[in-house]
Amino acid sequence: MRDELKQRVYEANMLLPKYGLITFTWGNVSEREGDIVAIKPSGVEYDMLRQEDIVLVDLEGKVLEGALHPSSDLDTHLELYRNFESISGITHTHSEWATAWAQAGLDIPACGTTHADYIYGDVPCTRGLTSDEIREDYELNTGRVIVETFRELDAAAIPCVLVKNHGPFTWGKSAAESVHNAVVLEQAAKMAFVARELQGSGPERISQSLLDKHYLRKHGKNAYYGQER
Ligand SMILES: O=C(CO)[C@@H](O)[C@H](O)COP(=O)(O)O
Repeated sequence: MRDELKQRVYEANMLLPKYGLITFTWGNVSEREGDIVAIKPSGVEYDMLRQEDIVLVDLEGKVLEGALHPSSDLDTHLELYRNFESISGITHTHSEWATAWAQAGLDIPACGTTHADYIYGDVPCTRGLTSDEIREDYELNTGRVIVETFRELDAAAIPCVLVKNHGPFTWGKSAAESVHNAVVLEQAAKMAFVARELQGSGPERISQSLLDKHYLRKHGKNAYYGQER
């Protein structure tokens, strides 16, 4: 079990350079199986990464297996696993377009069916962390701010978030699905930015009926209980 978990997480991490989502060692992918989380080690270049380097920890962050330190974002991943029951995989990157929206502190509007096929509404951007939160525990409080942002949102229907002044986190039912959602988010971020440049504002959101049609066709449930958008 543990070797298969490490293999899935290794293979998912190696998709990040394949899809052009990372530079140098930026970003990381994890997967939860029961009370064990496998995550990329900290500071390892992807072309140097080996399956045996993947670190196993418990839900409190205690290292169970691995010679290297786990990702510096581990506490963010763990806070999301503890609070979002529907997820088993998390990806964090500094992908350019999504990170630019995060640096601007702006939600990415649902303005196209590509977005709507995977994300049932705008991609929210969190508030900025306070100085105390940064000093106290930046990574844990990053997770807490994401959970706070999703108090009225369904993490199963919106599998991504922008952390203000930092970058995107995406998630899913597996490490591989969280990477898929990171690729979708990056494309949606780029297309929304270009659409806004073309329109000179907005961009205009798609209608709720088109959002429903596309998202529900793929996911078969009305998972988002927000207001008319
Ligand atoms: O967001 C950050 C740093 O700002 C991290 O995601 C690094 O980009 C990767 O850290 P490790 O996973 O290598 O510790």
